[in-house]
Amino acid sequence: MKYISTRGNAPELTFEEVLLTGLAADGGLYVPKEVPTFSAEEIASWRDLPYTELAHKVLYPFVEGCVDSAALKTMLDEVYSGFGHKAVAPLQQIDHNEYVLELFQGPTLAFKDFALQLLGRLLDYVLERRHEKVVIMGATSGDTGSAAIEGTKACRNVDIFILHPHGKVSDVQRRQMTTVVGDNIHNIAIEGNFDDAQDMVKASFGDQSFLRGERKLVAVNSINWARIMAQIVYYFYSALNLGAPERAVAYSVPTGNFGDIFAGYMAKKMGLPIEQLIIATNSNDVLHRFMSKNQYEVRPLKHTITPSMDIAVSSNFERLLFDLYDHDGPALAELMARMNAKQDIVTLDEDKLAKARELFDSQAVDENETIATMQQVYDETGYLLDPHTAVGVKAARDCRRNQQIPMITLGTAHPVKFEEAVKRAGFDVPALPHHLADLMEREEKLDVLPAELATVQGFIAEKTFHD
Ligand SMILES: N[C@@H](CCOP(=O)(O)O)C(=O)O
Repeated sequence: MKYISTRGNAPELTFEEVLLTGLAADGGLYVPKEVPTFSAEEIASWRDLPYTELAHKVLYPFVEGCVDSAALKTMLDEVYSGFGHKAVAPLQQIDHNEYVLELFQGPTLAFKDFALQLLGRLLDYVLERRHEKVVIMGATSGDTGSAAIEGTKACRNVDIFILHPHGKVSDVQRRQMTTVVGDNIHNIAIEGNFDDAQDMVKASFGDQSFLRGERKLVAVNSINWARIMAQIVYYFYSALNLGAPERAVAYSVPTGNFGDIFAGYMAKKMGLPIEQLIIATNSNDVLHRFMSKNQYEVRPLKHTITPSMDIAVSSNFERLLFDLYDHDGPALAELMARMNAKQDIVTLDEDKLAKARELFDSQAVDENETIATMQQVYDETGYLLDPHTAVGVKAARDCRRNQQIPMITLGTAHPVKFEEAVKRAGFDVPALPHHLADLMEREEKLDVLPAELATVQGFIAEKTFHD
Protein backbone atom coordinates (compact mmCIF):
# COMPACT_ATOMS: atom_id res chain seq x y z
CA MET A 1 0.00 0.00 0.00
CA LYS A 2 1.32 3.42 -0.99
CA TYR A 3 0.11 6.76 0.29
CA ILE A 4 -0.10 10.04 -1.62
CA SER A 5 -0.48 13.66 -0.57
CA THR A 6 -3.73 15.52 -1.17
CA ARG A 7 -1.73 18.38 -2.69
CA GLY A 8 0.08 16.24 -5.23
CA ASN A 9 3.58 17.53 -4.63
CA ALA A 10 5.14 15.27 -2.02
CA PRO A 11 6.76 11.85 -2.25
CA GLU A 12 4.66 8.68 -2.14
CA LEU A 13 5.19 6.95 1.19
CA THR A 14 4.77 3.52 2.71
CA PHE A 15 2.53 3.00 5.75
CA GLU A 16 5.53 3.07 8.06
CA GLU A 17 6.67 6.39 6.63
CA VAL A 18 3.17 7.84 6.82
CA LEU A 19 2.87 6.77 10.45
CA LEU A 20 6.01 8.75 11.22
CA THR A 21 5.06 11.78 9.11
CA GLY A 22 2.51 14.37 10.16
CA LEU A 23 1.84 16.68 7.27
CA ALA A 24 3.12 15.90 3.80
CA ALA A 25 6.04 18.01 2.63
CA ASP A 26 3.67 20.04 0.42
CA GLY A 27 1.39 20.80 3.39
CA GLY A 28 -1.19 18.19 2.34
CA LEU A 29 -2.48 15.12 4.13
CA TYR A 30 -1.65 11.55 3.23
CA VAL A 31 -4.36 9.23 1.88
CA PRO A 32 -4.11 5.70 0.45
CA LYS A 33 -3.25 5.72 -3.23
CA GLU A 34 -5.81 2.97 -3.77
CA VAL A 35 -8.53 2.24 -1.28
CA PRO A 36 -8.93 -1.49 -0.50
CA THR A 37 -12.44 -2.69 -1.29
CA PHE A 38 -14.38 -5.72 -0.11
CA SER A 39 -17.29 -7.50 -1.78
CA ALA A 40 -20.65 -7.85 -0.03
CA GLU A 41 -20.01 -11.61 0.29
CA GLU A 42 -16.70 -11.03 2.02
CA ILE A 43 -18.15 -8.44 4.39
CA ALA A 44 -21.08 -10.76 5.18
CA SER A 45 -18.64 -13.52 6.12
CA TRP A 46 -17.27 -11.29 8.91
CA ARG A 47 -20.63 -10.93 10.68
CA ASP A 48 -19.83 -13.07 13.71
CA LEU A 49 -16.23 -12.00 14.20
CA PRO A 50 -15.20 -10.46 17.50
CA TYR A 51 -13.97 -6.86 17.26
CA THR A 52 -10.25 -7.66 17.13
CA GLU A 53 -10.59 -10.21 14.36
CA LEU A 54 -12.74 -7.86 12.33
CA ALA A 55 -10.19 -5.11 12.92
CA HIS A 56 -7.48 -7.33 11.47
CA LYS A 57 -9.53 -7.95 8.29
CA VAL A 58 -10.20 -4.26 7.78
CA LEU A 59 -6.78 -2.89 8.74
CA TYR A 60 -4.29 -5.35 7.36
CA PRO A 61 -4.49 -4.12 3.73
CA PHE A 62 -3.48 -0.63 4.93
CA VAL A 63 -0.34 -1.83 6.72
CA GLU A 64 0.64 -4.84 4.59
CA GLY A 65 4.32 -4.83 3.73
CA CYS A 66 5.19 -2.78 6.83
CA VAL A 67 3.56 -4.60 9.70
CA ASP A 68 3.64 -8.37 9.98
CA SER A 69 0.16 -9.96 10.07
CA ALA A 70 0.82 -11.81 13.35
CA ALA A 71 2.30 -8.68 14.94
CA LEU A 72 -0.80 -6.70 13.99
CA LYS A 73 -2.98 -9.41 15.52
CA THR A 74 -1.04 -9.25 18.79
CA MET A 75 -1.34 -5.47 18.91
CA LEU A 76 -5.08 -5.54 18.26
CA ASP A 77 -5.61 -8.22 20.93
CA GLU A 78 -3.67 -6.16 23.47
CA VAL A 79 -5.43 -2.91 22.63
CA TYR A 80 -9.04 -4.02 22.63
CA SER A 81 -8.79 -6.49 25.51
CA GLY A 82 -8.08 -3.41 27.63
CA PHE A 83 -11.48 -1.90 26.87
CA GLY A 84 -14.18 -1.90 29.53
CA HIS A 85 -16.82 -3.82 27.57
CA LYS A 86 -16.35 -7.23 25.99
CA ALA A 87 -18.06 -6.04 22.81
CA VAL A 88 -15.47 -3.18 22.63
CA ALA A 89 -17.96 -0.97 20.76
CA PRO A 90 -21.43 -1.90 22.03
CA LEU A 91 -24.62 -0.55 20.47
CA GLN A 92 -27.21 1.04 22.72
CA GLN A 93 -30.71 1.29 21.29
CA ILE A 94 -32.44 4.60 22.06
CA ASP A 95 -35.51 4.35 19.81
CA HIS A 96 -37.00 2.24 17.08
CA ASN A 97 -34.19 1.74 14.57
CA GLU A 98 -32.06 4.34 16.36
CA TYR A 99 -28.79 3.58 18.18
CA VAL A 100 -25.81 5.07 19.96
CA LEU A 101 -22.50 3.35 19.27
CA GLU A 102 -20.62 3.50 22.56
CA LEU A 103 -17.07 4.43 21.68
CA PHE A 104 -16.07 5.39 25.20
CA GLN A 105 -15.17 2.02 26.70
CA GLY A 106 -11.42 2.65 26.37
CA PRO A 107 -9.09 3.91 29.11
CA THR A 108 -9.74 7.65 28.59
CA LEU A 109 -13.48 7.29 27.95
CA ALA A 110 -13.54 8.72 24.42
CA PHE A 111 -13.45 7.36 20.88
CA LYS A 112 -9.86 8.52 20.47
CA ASP A 113 -8.68 5.44 22.38
CA PHE A 114 -9.59 3.19 19.46
CA ALA A 115 -6.82 4.65 17.34
CA LEU A 116 -4.36 6.04 19.85
CA GLN A 117 -3.97 2.82 21.82
CA LEU A 118 -3.06 1.15 18.53
CA LEU A 119 -0.89 4.04 17.35
CA GLY A 120 1.30 3.74 20.46
CA ARG A 121 1.95 0.08 19.74
CA LEU A 122 2.58 0.71 16.06
CA LEU A 123 5.12 3.39 16.99
CA ASP A 124 6.93 1.05 19.33
CA TYR A 125 7.00 -1.62 16.63
CA VAL A 126 8.51 0.56 13.91
CA LEU A 127 10.78 2.70 16.11
CA GLU A 128 12.42 -0.35 17.68
CA ARG A 129 13.08 -1.70 14.22
CA ARG A 130 14.50 1.59 13.00
CA HIS A 131 16.42 2.34 16.22
CA GLU A 132 14.90 5.82 16.24
CA LYS A 133 13.45 8.17 18.81
CA VAL A 134 10.76 10.74 17.98
CA VAL A 135 8.96 13.72 19.45
CA ILE A 136 5.18 13.52 19.56
CA MET A 137 3.50 16.89 19.18
CA GLY A 138 -0.27 17.17 19.30
CA ALA A 139 -3.07 19.66 19.83
CA THR A 140 -6.21 18.84 21.75
CA SER A 141 -9.55 20.43 22.43
CA GLY A 142 -10.01 17.89 25.18
CA ASP A 143 -10.05 14.21 24.23
CA THR A 144 -7.14 13.56 21.87
CA GLY A 145 -4.60 14.74 24.45
CA SER A 146 -5.32 12.22 27.17
CA ALA A 147 -5.85 9.38 24.69
CA ALA A 148 -2.50 10.20 23.07
CA ILE A 149 -0.69 10.32 26.40
CA GLU A 150 -2.35 7.12 27.58
CA GLY A 151 -1.62 5.37 24.29
CA THR A 152 2.03 6.35 24.01
CA LYS A 153 3.24 6.84 27.59
CA ALA A 154 4.73 3.34 27.65
CA CYS A 155 6.52 3.78 24.33
CA ARG A 156 10.24 3.50 24.82
CA ASN A 157 11.30 5.99 22.17
CA VAL A 158 9.10 9.06 22.47
CA ASP A 159 8.87 12.44 24.15
CA ILE A 160 5.28 13.69 24.24
CA PHE A 161 4.14 17.32 24.04
CA ILE A 162 0.40 18.00 24.08
CA LEU A 163 -0.98 21.51 23.64
CA HIS A 164 -4.43 22.31 25.03
CA PRO A 165 -6.28 25.63 25.23
CA HIS A 166 -5.79 26.94 28.78
CA GLY A 167 -9.05 26.87 30.77
CA LYS A 168 -11.10 25.65 27.82
CA VAL A 169 -11.22 21.89 28.38
CA SER A 170 -13.27 20.24 31.12
CA ASP A 171 -11.66 19.53 34.51
CA VAL A 172 -11.77 15.78 33.93
CA GLN A 173 -10.27 16.14 30.45
CA ARG A 174 -7.45 18.33 31.78
CA ARG A 175 -6.70 16.07 34.72
CA GLN A 176 -6.66 12.99 32.49
CA MET A 177 -3.68 14.63 30.80
CA THR A 178 -1.92 16.52 33.55
CA THR A 179 -1.90 13.80 36.19
CA VAL A 180 -0.09 11.22 34.09
CA VAL A 181 3.42 11.00 35.48
CA GLY A 182 6.50 10.63 33.30
CA ASP A 183 9.64 12.66 32.56
CA ASN A 184 8.86 12.42 28.87
CA ILE A 185 5.26 13.70 29.17
CA HIS A 186 4.63 17.46 28.83
CA ASN A 187 1.30 19.23 28.93
CA ILE A 188 1.35 22.77 27.58
CA ALA A 189 -1.66 24.96 28.35
CA ILE A 190 -1.75 27.53 25.58
CA GLU A 191 -3.09 31.00 26.28
CA GLY A 192 -5.29 30.82 23.23
CA ASN A 193 -7.80 28.48 21.66
CA PHE A 194 -7.62 25.08 19.96
CA ASP A 195 -7.00 26.58 16.54
CA ASP A 196 -3.97 28.46 17.90
CA ALA A 197 -2.65 25.15 19.20
CA GLN A 198 -3.42 23.27 15.99
CA ASP A 199 -1.83 26.04 13.88
CA MET A 200 1.35 25.80 15.95
CA VAL A 201 1.44 22.04 15.58
CA LYS A 202 1.04 22.27 11.81
CA ALA A 203 3.65 25.03 11.52
CA SER A 204 6.07 22.91 13.55
CA PHE A 205 5.59 19.93 11.25
CA GLY A 206 6.26 22.22 8.29
CA ASP A 207 9.62 23.39 9.66
CA GLN A 208 11.19 21.07 12.23
CA SER A 209 14.52 22.87 12.42
CA PHE A 210 13.74 23.95 16.02
CA LEU A 211 14.43 20.32 17.03
CA ARG A 212 18.00 20.89 15.89
CA GLY A 213 17.81 18.01 13.46
CA GLU A 214 18.14 15.33 16.10
CA ARG A 215 14.60 14.06 16.13
CA LYS A 216 11.51 14.07 13.93
CA LEU A 217 8.00 15.03 14.93
CA VAL A 218 5.21 12.46 14.90
CA ALA A 219 1.52 13.43 14.85
CA VAL A 220 -1.14 12.03 17.15
CA ASN A 221 -3.88 14.19 15.67
CA SER A 222 -6.02 12.88 12.88
CA ILE A 223 -3.70 14.41 10.30
CA ASN A 224 -1.89 11.09 10.93
CA TRP A 225 -3.48 8.50 8.62
CA ALA A 226 -3.15 5.78 11.27
CA ARG A 227 -5.79 7.62 13.32
CA ILE A 228 -8.36 7.53 10.54
CA MET A 229 -7.53 3.96 9.61
CA ALA A 230 -8.23 2.53 13.07
CA GLN A 231 -11.53 4.40 13.30
CA ILE A 232 -12.88 2.76 10.13
CA VAL A 233 -13.30 -0.54 11.97
CA TYR A 234 -16.16 0.46 14.24
CA TYR A 235 -18.28 1.44 11.26
CA PHE A 236 -17.93 -2.11 9.95
CA TYR A 237 -18.55 -3.58 13.38
CA SER A 238 -21.75 -1.64 14.08
CA ALA A 239 -23.12 -2.02 10.55
CA LEU A 240 -22.55 -5.80 10.59
CA ASN A 241 -24.34 -5.99 13.93
CA LEU A 242 -27.37 -4.31 12.37
CA GLY A 243 -27.62 -6.49 9.29
CA ALA A 244 -25.14 -5.05 6.79
CA PRO A 245 -24.24 -5.67 4.07
CA GLU A 246 -27.77 -6.88 3.20
CA ARG A 247 -29.15 -3.88 5.03
CA ALA A 248 -27.98 -0.27 4.61
CA VAL A 249 -27.08 1.92 7.59
CA ALA A 250 -26.79 5.65 8.36
CA TYR A 251 -24.55 7.52 10.81
CA SER A 252 -24.59 10.82 12.61
CA VAL A 253 -21.14 11.93 13.71
CA PRO A 254 -20.36 14.74 16.18
CA THR A 255 -17.59 16.46 14.31
CA GLY A 256 -14.71 18.80 15.05
CA ASN A 257 -11.70 17.95 12.93
CA PHE A 258 -13.73 15.81 10.45
CA GLY A 259 -11.53 12.76 11.15
CA ASP A 260 -14.16 10.46 12.64
CA ILE A 261 -16.69 11.11 9.90
CA PHE A 262 -14.00 10.77 7.24
CA ALA A 263 -13.40 7.26 8.61
CA GLY A 264 -17.08 6.55 7.87
CA TYR A 265 -16.65 7.88 4.36
CA MET A 266 -13.70 5.51 3.93
CA ALA A 267 -15.79 2.58 5.20
CA LYS A 268 -18.34 3.35 2.50
CA LYS A 269 -15.62 3.47 -0.16
CA MET A 270 -14.40 0.09 1.07
CA GLY A 271 -17.80 -1.48 0.44
CA LEU A 272 -19.98 -0.85 3.48
CA PRO A 273 -23.54 0.16 2.46
CA ILE A 274 -23.68 3.53 4.23
CA GLU A 275 -26.61 5.56 2.88
CA GLN A 276 -26.14 8.77 4.83
CA LEU A 277 -23.46 10.49 6.90
CA ILE A 278 -24.58 13.44 9.02
CA ILE A 279 -22.01 16.06 9.96
CA ALA A 280 -23.14 17.20 13.42
CA THR A 281 -21.44 20.36 14.69
CA ASN A 282 -21.90 22.64 17.68
CA SER A 283 -22.10 26.41 17.11
CA ASN A 284 -18.59 26.28 15.66
CA ASP A 285 -20.38 25.47 12.47
CA VAL A 286 -18.04 26.20 9.57
CA LEU A 287 -18.78 22.81 7.99
CA HIS A 288 -22.54 23.14 8.31
CA ARG A 289 -22.51 26.61 6.75
CA PHE A 290 -20.37 25.29 3.96
CA MET A 291 -22.49 22.21 3.28
CA SER A 292 -25.78 24.05 3.46
CA LYS A 293 -24.88 27.39 1.80
CA ASN A 294 -21.69 26.67 -0.13
CA GLN A 295 -19.87 29.34 1.85
CA TYR A 296 -16.61 28.42 3.56
CA GLU A 297 -15.87 31.15 6.07
CA VAL A 298 -13.80 30.67 9.21
CA ARG A 299 -15.33 32.64 12.10
CA PRO A 300 -13.90 33.27 15.59
CA LEU A 301 -14.00 30.20 17.78
CA LYS A 302 -16.72 29.95 20.45
CA HIS A 303 -16.20 28.19 23.78
CA THR A 304 -19.10 25.77 24.33
CA ILE A 305 -20.29 22.95 26.60
CA THR A 306 -18.97 20.56 23.92
CA PRO A 307 -15.31 21.59 24.10
CA SER A 308 -13.95 18.69 22.06
CA MET A 309 -15.76 20.13 19.05
CA ASP A 310 -14.60 23.74 19.60
CA ILE A 311 -12.66 23.83 16.36
CA ALA A 312 -12.89 26.43 13.60
CA VAL A 313 -10.70 24.78 10.96
CA SER A 314 -11.44 21.09 10.31
CA SER A 315 -8.19 19.50 9.16
CA ASN A 316 -9.58 16.38 7.54
CA PHE A 317 -12.09 18.12 5.33
CA GLU A 318 -9.18 18.41 2.92
CA ARG A 319 -9.20 14.62 2.52
CA LEU A 320 -12.82 14.73 1.33
CA LEU A 321 -12.14 17.70 -0.94
CA PHE A 322 -9.34 15.68 -2.55
CA ASP A 323 -11.93 13.17 -3.73
CA LEU A 324 -14.36 15.88 -4.79
CA TYR A 325 -11.53 17.39 -6.88
CA ASP A 326 -10.88 13.99 -8.51
CA HIS A 327 -7.40 13.83 -6.94
CA ASP A 328 -6.27 17.01 -8.69
CA GLY A 329 -3.52 17.94 -6.21
CA PRO A 330 -2.51 21.33 -7.66
CA ALA A 331 -6.15 22.48 -7.86
CA LEU A 332 -6.69 21.40 -4.27
CA ALA A 333 -3.49 23.16 -3.16
CA GLU A 334 -4.84 26.37 -4.68
CA LEU A 335 -8.23 25.89 -2.97
CA MET A 336 -6.61 25.14 0.40
CA ALA A 337 -4.48 28.28 0.14
CA ARG A 338 -7.67 30.32 -0.23
CA MET A 339 -9.44 28.46 2.58
CA ASN A 340 -6.50 28.75 4.95
CA ALA A 341 -6.10 32.47 4.27
CA LYS A 342 -9.28 32.85 6.40
CA GLN A 343 -10.00 36.18 4.72
CA ASP A 344 -12.62 35.58 2.07
CA ILE A 345 -15.69 33.43 1.77
CA VAL A 346 -14.69 30.47 -0.43
CA THR A 347 -17.25 28.66 -2.57
CA LEU A 348 -16.99 25.34 -4.41
CA ASP A 349 -18.23 24.45 -7.89
CA GLU A 350 -21.87 23.46 -7.37
CA ASP A 351 -21.33 20.06 -9.03
CA LYS A 352 -18.64 19.18 -6.49
CA LEU A 353 -20.83 20.16 -3.59
CA ALA A 354 -23.76 18.25 -5.10
CA LYS A 355 -21.55 15.15 -5.15
CA ALA A 356 -20.82 15.57 -1.43
CA ARG A 357 -24.49 16.15 -0.66
CA GLU A 358 -25.42 12.77 -2.15
CA LEU A 359 -23.99 11.20 1.00
CA PHE A 360 -23.55 13.98 3.57
CA ASP A 361 -26.07 16.11 5.40
CA SER A 362 -25.20 18.59 8.10
CA GLN A 363 -26.66 20.31 11.11
CA ALA A 364 -25.43 22.80 13.73
CA VAL A 365 -26.79 22.23 17.23
CA ASP A 366 -26.71 24.98 19.84
CA GLU A 367 -26.27 24.57 23.60
CA ASN A 368 -29.98 24.73 24.45
CA GLU A 369 -30.75 22.05 21.88
CA THR A 370 -27.88 19.95 23.23
CA ILE A 371 -29.18 20.12 26.78
CA ALA A 372 -32.76 19.49 25.64
CA THR A 373 -31.63 16.38 23.74
CA MET A 374 -29.81 15.02 26.79
CA GLN A 375 -33.01 15.50 28.79
CA GLN A 376 -35.27 14.08 26.09
CA VAL A 377 -33.24 10.90 25.59
CA TYR A 378 -32.95 10.40 29.34
CA ASP A 379 -36.72 10.85 29.78
CA GLU A 380 -37.43 8.40 26.97
CA THR A 381 -34.88 5.72 27.85
CA GLY A 382 -33.09 6.43 31.14
CA TYR A 383 -29.85 6.73 29.16
CA LEU A 384 -27.54 9.69 29.81
CA LEU A 385 -25.77 11.04 26.73
CA ASP A 386 -22.59 13.05 26.86
CA PRO A 387 -23.19 16.50 25.32
CA HIS A 388 -21.18 15.74 22.15
CA THR A 389 -23.23 12.60 21.52
CA ALA A 390 -26.37 14.66 22.16
CA VAL A 391 -25.31 16.98 19.33
CA GLY A 392 -25.11 13.89 17.14
CA VAL A 393 -28.50 12.53 18.24
CA LYS A 394 -30.22 15.88 17.65
CA ALA A 395 -28.73 16.12 14.15
CA ALA A 396 -29.66 12.48 13.48
CA ARG A 397 -33.28 13.11 14.39
CA ASP A 398 -33.51 16.31 12.35
CA CYS A 399 -31.68 15.18 9.22
CA ARG A 400 -32.63 11.53 8.90
CA ARG A 401 -33.59 10.66 5.31
CA ASN A 402 -35.10 7.21 5.75
CA GLN A 403 -36.76 5.81 8.87
CA GLN A 404 -36.34 2.22 7.58
CA ILE A 405 -32.56 2.48 7.69
CA PRO A 406 -30.97 2.11 11.13
CA MET A 407 -29.53 5.43 12.32
CA ILE A 408 -26.40 5.15 14.45
CA THR A 409 -25.00 8.14 16.31
CA LEU A 410 -21.39 7.80 17.32
CA GLY A 411 -21.24 8.02 21.12
CA THR A 412 -17.96 9.85 21.19
CA ALA A 413 -17.35 10.21 24.94
CA HIS A 414 -18.64 9.28 28.37
CA PRO A 415 -20.81 11.92 30.13
CA VAL A 416 -18.64 11.78 33.25
CA LYS A 417 -16.09 13.89 31.36
CA PHE A 418 -18.49 16.83 31.04
CA GLU A 419 -19.72 17.88 34.45
CA GLU A 420 -20.89 21.35 33.37
CA ALA A 421 -23.23 20.06 30.68
CA VAL A 422 -24.51 17.15 32.77
CA LYS A 423 -25.37 19.52 35.65
CA ARG A 424 -26.96 22.06 33.32
CA ALA A 425 -29.17 19.30 32.01
CA GLY A 426 -30.27 18.66 35.60
CA PHE A 427 -28.51 15.34 36.23
CA ASP A 428 -26.07 14.10 38.84
CA VAL A 429 -22.62 13.52 37.42
CA PRO A 430 -21.97 9.78 37.25
CA ALA A 431 -19.10 8.34 39.28
CA LEU A 432 -15.72 8.06 37.59
CA PRO A 433 -14.84 4.46 36.70
CA HIS A 434 -12.60 2.53 39.07
CA HIS A 435 -9.29 3.25 37.30
CA LEU A 436 -9.95 7.01 37.49
CA ALA A 437 -11.67 7.08 40.89
CA ASP A 438 -9.04 9.35 42.53
CA LEU A 439 -8.47 11.52 39.43
CA MET A 440 -9.61 14.73 41.14
CA GLU A 441 -7.09 14.24 43.98
CA ARG A 442 -4.06 13.41 41.82
CA GLU A 443 -1.26 15.96 41.49
CA GLU A 444 -1.24 17.94 38.24
CA LYS A 445 1.75 18.95 36.14
CA LEU A 446 1.44 21.45 33.29
CA ASP A 447 3.15 24.52 31.86
CA VAL A 448 1.19 27.58 30.78
CA LEU A 449 2.69 29.25 27.70
CA PRO A 450 1.62 32.11 25.45
CA ALA A 451 0.29 31.17 22.01
CA GLU A 452 3.62 32.06 20.42
CA LEU A 453 5.24 29.58 18.08
CA ALA A 454 8.85 30.43 19.00
CA THR A 455 8.15 30.11 22.74
CA VAL A 456 6.41 26.75 22.34
CA GLN A 457 9.07 25.40 20.02
CA GLY A 458 11.83 26.61 22.38
CA PHE A 459 10.12 24.80 25.25
CA ILE A 460 9.88 21.57 23.26
CA ALA A 461 13.50 21.75 22.12
CA GLU A 462 14.66 22.33 25.70
CA LYS A 463 12.59 19.54 27.27
CA THR A 464 13.27 16.90 24.64
CA PHE A 465 15.61 14.24 25.90
CA HIS A 466 18.90 14.16 24.06
CA ASP A 467 21.13 11.13 23.86
N1 LIG B 1 -11.58 16.83 19.05
C1 LIG B 1 -10.19 16.75 19.29
C2 LIG B 1 -9.42 17.83 18.62
C3 LIG B 1 -8.31 17.26 17.83
O1 LIG B 1 -8.84 16.46 16.80
P1 LIG B 1 -8.09 15.21 16.20
O2 LIG B 1 -9.16 14.21 15.95
O3 LIG B 1 -7.45 15.70 14.97
O4 LIG B 1 -7.08 14.73 17.18
C4 LIG B 1 -9.89 16.65 20.78
O5 LIG B 1 -10.79 16.30 21.54
O6 LIG B 1 -8.77 16.89 21.19
